[in-house]
Amino acid sequence: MSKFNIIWTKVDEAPALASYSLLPVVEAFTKKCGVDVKVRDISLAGRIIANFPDNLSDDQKIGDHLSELGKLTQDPNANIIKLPNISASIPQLNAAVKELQEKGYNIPSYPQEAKTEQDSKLQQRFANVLGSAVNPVLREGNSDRRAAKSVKQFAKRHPHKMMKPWPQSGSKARVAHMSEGDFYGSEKSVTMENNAVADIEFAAADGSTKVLKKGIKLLAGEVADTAVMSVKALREFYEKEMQAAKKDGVLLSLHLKATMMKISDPIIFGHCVSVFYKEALEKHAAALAKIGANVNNGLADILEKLDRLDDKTKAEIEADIAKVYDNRPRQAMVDSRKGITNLHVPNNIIVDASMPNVVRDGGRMWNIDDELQDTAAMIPDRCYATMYQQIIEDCQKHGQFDPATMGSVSNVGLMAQKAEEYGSHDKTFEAPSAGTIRVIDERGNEIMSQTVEKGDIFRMCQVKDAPIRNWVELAVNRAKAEGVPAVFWLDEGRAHDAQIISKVKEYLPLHDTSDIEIHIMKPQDAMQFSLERVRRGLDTISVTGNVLRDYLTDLFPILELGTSARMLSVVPLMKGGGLFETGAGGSAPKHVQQFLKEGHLRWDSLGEYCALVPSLEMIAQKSGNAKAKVLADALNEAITAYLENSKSPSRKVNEIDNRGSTFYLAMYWAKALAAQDNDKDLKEAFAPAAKALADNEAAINEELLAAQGKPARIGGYYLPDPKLTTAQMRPSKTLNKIIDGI
Ligand SMILES: NC(=O)C1=CN([C@@H]2O[C@H](COP(=O)(O)OP(=O)(O)OC[C@H]3O[C@@H](n4cnc5c(N)ncnc54)[C@H](OP(=O)(O)O)[C@@H]3O)[C@@H](O)[C@H]2O)C=CC1
Ligand SMILES: O=C(O)CCC(=O)C(=O)O
Ligand SMILES: [Mg+2]
Repeated sequence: MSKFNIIWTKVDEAPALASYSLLPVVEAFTKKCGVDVKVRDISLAGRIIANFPDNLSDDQKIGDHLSELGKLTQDPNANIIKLPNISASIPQLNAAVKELQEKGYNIPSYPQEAKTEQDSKLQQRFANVLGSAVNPVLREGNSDRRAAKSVKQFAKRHPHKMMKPWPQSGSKARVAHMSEGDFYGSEKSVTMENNAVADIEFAAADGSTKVLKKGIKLLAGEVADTAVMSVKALREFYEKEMQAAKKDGVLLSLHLKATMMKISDPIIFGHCVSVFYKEALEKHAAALAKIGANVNNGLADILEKLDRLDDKTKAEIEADIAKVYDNRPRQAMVDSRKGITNLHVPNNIIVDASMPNVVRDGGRMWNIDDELQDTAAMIPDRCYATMYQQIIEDCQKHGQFDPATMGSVSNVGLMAQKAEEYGSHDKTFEAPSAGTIRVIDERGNEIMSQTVEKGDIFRMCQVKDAPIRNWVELAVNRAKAEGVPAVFWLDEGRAHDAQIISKVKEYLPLHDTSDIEIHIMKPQDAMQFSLERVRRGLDTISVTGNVLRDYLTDLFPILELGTSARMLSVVPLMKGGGLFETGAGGSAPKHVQQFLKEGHLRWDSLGEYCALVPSLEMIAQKSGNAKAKVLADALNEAITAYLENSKSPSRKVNEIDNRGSTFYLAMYWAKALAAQDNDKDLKEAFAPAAKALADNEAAINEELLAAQGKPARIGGYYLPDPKLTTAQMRPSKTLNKIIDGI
């Protein structure tokens, strides 16, 4: 039986807090069917500690749980519940290291610049914890994300109220993208004929060469591509759009994925900061360089470091920055009350979650006066920007979507074996000077090359053949199971997609597709096709690469269900195990701020509840543990009751929050177990708890609500104190006694 444990991941921010109340419930229930829940730490703090054990005491050390789980994904019995973790930008990493240092952990600071060999080595070590460092390790399978039937039905019956109308006429919202010089325009792609071991080499215009990356293994049948973002074209694009937004009186916003695309996107972000604040930053370039201010970390980094200057220079720079706003368009605000703009830090506006809000809010974002205003949303690269423009145009024509009637767009996403990890990893570089960046095989033959100017961003990416085959098969299976059309969002005009299209055309005939409808369309057309069906209440499956997987699995859930937290997010591992991700969104830092301020946690753990169902089902199916199946069925019933009785957390203090929601889930789960007749032991085991939970409903609610309305002390942000956090997240003695007594 020990082989059939569930791994529960310890993460950060809101889902980590939520686990403090949910995990004791899960453990109490699963132990009755002989399943242990083991916790493995993949939090940002945990990963930093695991990577820098050198100067830590034994009680401070944490093992490298991420690598351990990476290995586990190769085990056919792997059963991992993966909660969303922080993919840290540099400001987040700095903050986490600072907190650990203050707590007595002797961990080095992240070197902002690699001035010495030692700095470079440290930076390399930190690369293991920076950005999207967890998901690619665990995602050894493709992705199947959809709303469970019960969740979608519930959303239609009780439509969320977050949708704001689109102005009937005169909406000036738009997506602004480049028309040349971007990754889309420069992409080259090949399907490898033979295995190869490649290097990425930079050849400078003066003839000197430098190896940027050695020993990239490429397998026959693998698709490899390279692309370049021209920094000159990018900066011209920003300048043009800033002027256009100013002229048109719209807000300016930038939407990137600096956390996941951890090398390319902070640079793309930094150019936007430097173009926007050009007048001030160029005037004071020397002083700013001296204090190490880095535009890639956002305006916040510059403002903070001004303290290192004398008062007079500081005041002068601040005044010049303030002057910039007279000539530039108004910026979209992240927090207008605190004056935090879209260009403050690179991790505040993450495109997958930020663009759906633009659509939800009628093409608008918040301005400095705390009002919604039409926005020009800059998404520089055309690979994905165009499909967002399509949905904006659709709304401008047909108005806002109606969650009560709209159809669903689920997703089958290609991501196994680090497929299409664009810009996020070890094959993205900023060109040191003008020249050529070449990918060459071990015999020196050129596979691909790109011409670059100084500062251009070069990226290479890979997709292995086996994941593509698996993805096509998964798409066919989903289309059969749902009986709705599946659309491959692939653009013949894009080099990479053209290679993938020929593979899709090769692999589709390996399956019986006679009874299903399959299309291949470029993203704009696929969007239009899907939206037209959505408006008629019809469902469609989007079959996409990794990036569109990420974008669409926030976009449609946020429109349909109000949040991507309500998604079922399954990763059937290629070796046979299961990775069950919870929701499709992130770790909601805003929720933690509210919790710390007023003791109310509005995180909805529905994603966690939903993920546990297939996890238990997998155990039942693999081990013949019939009790696990009874537990899964009862949990399904409990989720339906949870939704029908509106027990999701409220957004407002002194109303039900995450802790109350988890109490109700436990009560409904116990009730369903007590009511079933398939397993007598479970019936008897849960009957007393079901009764006690129901009898004490009022008392428990009272105790849980009494914990709200005041600041919550948990002793840290990245590494909260377990005792303090437990006290905050389990404040009902009555509830604890019943759960611990099961
Ligand atoms: N899979 C992963 O591991 C992922 C991790 N991340 C990480 O998350 C952090 C924040 O990213 P960000 O893009 O701001 O996205 P978040 O998804 O954390 O937040 C966006 C908004 O989505 C809503 N939301 C998301 N999940 C829930 C939930 N369970 N219950 C209720 N509402 C929810 C909230 O909206 P509202 O406030 O309006 O209620 C929230 O403010 C980053 O550090 C990022 O790296 C991001 C994406 C995926
Ligand atoms: O890995 C990440 O940083 C984010 C992943 C994500 O947003 C997703 O998978 O939906
Ligand atoms: Mg996402």
